[in-house]
Amino acid sequence: MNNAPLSGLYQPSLALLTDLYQLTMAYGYWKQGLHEREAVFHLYFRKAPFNGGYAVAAGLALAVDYLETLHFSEDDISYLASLTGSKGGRLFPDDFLDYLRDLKFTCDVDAVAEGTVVFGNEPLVRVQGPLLQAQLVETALLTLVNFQTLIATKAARVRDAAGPDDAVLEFGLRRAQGPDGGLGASRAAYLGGADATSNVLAGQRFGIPVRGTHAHSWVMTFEHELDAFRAYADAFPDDSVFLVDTYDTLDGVRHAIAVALEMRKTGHELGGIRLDSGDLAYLSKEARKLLDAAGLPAVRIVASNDLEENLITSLKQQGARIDTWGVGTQLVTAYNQAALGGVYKLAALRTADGQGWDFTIKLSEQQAKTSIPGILQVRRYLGEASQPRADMIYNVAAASPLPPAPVLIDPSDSTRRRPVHPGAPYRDLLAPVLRQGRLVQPLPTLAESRAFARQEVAGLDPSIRRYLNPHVYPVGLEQALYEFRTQLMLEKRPVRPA
Ligand SMILES: Nc1ncnc2c1ncn2[C@@H]1O[C@H](COP(=O)(O)OP(=O)(O)OP(=O)(O)O)[C@@H](O)[C@H]1O
Ligand SMILES: O=P(O)(O)OC[C@H]1O[C@H](OP(=O)(O)OP(=O)(O)O)[C@H](O)[C@@H]1O
Ligand SMILES: O=C(O)c1cccnc1
Ligand SMILES: [Mg+2]
Repeated sequence: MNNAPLSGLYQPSLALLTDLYQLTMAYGYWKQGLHEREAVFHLYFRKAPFNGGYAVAAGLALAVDYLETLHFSEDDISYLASLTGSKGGRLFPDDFLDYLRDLKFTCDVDAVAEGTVVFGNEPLVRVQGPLLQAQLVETALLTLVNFQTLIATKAARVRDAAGPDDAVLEFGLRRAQGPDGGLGASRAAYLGGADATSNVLAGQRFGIPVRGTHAHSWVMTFEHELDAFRAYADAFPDDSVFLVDTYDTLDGVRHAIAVALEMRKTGHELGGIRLDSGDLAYLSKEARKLLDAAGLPAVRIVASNDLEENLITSLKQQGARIDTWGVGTQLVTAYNQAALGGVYKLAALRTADGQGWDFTIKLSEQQAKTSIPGILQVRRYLGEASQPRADMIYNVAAASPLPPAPVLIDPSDSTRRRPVHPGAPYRDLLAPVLRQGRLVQPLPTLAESRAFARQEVAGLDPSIRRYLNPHVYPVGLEQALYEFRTQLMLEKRPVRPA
């Protein structure tokens, strides 16, 4: 079930999961006979989320699922036929709807693998193919990749704070932005580094391990806390984690110990206790002492309650003895940054004679927001132990080949230049995913992408991983691309007398 579609949640086809303007443009291109013109779009964000130094790319498998199954059902076509404009006439004529009825996605897609560490301005997905199709998929690709990347990045930060040995459980569904937000967040949180989720539907859909403890209401249902723990142990003799803070936390720990020792007599071991309020550093240290003194060193201490990466870091610094972190609201809602600002921009169009390319640019008042023309690839130069050193964005369709020692230019400050050592090792991040709309090879499983993400984040210098004012990882435009972009900007910008 890995990477199974989100699409089945509401309806079989997601062709209408788009902004109306994609469809009005599609009709316009078709009417002008431009729909088959070959186009190239890139999906990228400009700034890493959470004021962080990096992001973890995610969502590709969901995007591929959407693209491979893209079709307009009869219901979709009837709905589009029912749409009218301001004068009451049909928005889309029948001959265009006949065209849509037969439409299949036949573009080429190159993308960065899920779990890859990425930075601002780097294309995560490149779509090349008929203009109408490549444009049509903008909104769905963005909603899938933006949210998945945002939550996978948050999860990677939480994982980094928890460290390699602690468990991170994602508990967010009740506070997520609706069912689809919850389901998507559980997937991305696992990809970014969570070990398991409490979300059972996500377990079924995506093959994520499901885990959990019990609620305060369980304890409140029984006359005494001891009875509640005994009853839970009776139901799950080998899978019990007791929530100990319903009344008095340290009394709760003592009750958990009493029941754990009873369990031991029948050949079972208590899995853990959970702390969900109060001073988690103090209480976890006291709980650890009590558990250890009772001969229960293997009983784990789970903590929850508005946790996120900074709080986890602080608790660790305070010497908290927590070994499992239950993280909900802050993770699945990306609480401190609601959205990743990924965009999808046209970068090249076939010339009318079909022989060459017209590279396109979107100007902006801020130079940093001006798009990058070309058919782009990202080359990651590696240092010792394959640690990423700098990334270069370059145009694979440039007039001249890359020089043996390229120069990287910071797109927002052209005085910052970095020559690359000739022969420096590198890897190119975008790899073929779809050719003519068909998968070139199976995608990694979700568990494989998760393992890759952990390896990627662990391979980054700590200065780039830190939360406060992280070091800026160098990303530059290859010199010829930088100069070409500047020339296009000059050509397109109107000259106004002072
Ligand atoms: N040692 C600590 N250092 C810093 N923050 C902590 C520490 N222990 C707990 N916190 C955080 O302080 C916040 C408030 O804790 P508090 O116990 O008041 O929670 P609460 O939500 O009011 O709990 P409840 O409503 O269940 O009693 C929570 O976000 C919690 O994660
Ligand atoms: O705090 P989060 O990171 O979102 O983790 C999930 C929270 O959900 C549960 O309780 P809930 O918040 O529903 O009730 P409570 O605050 O009274 O425990 C659980 O006990 C956690 O506190
Ligand atoms: O299993 C748990 O402990 C759990 C699940 C969801 C939210 N809070 C806690
Ligand atoms: Mg709570």
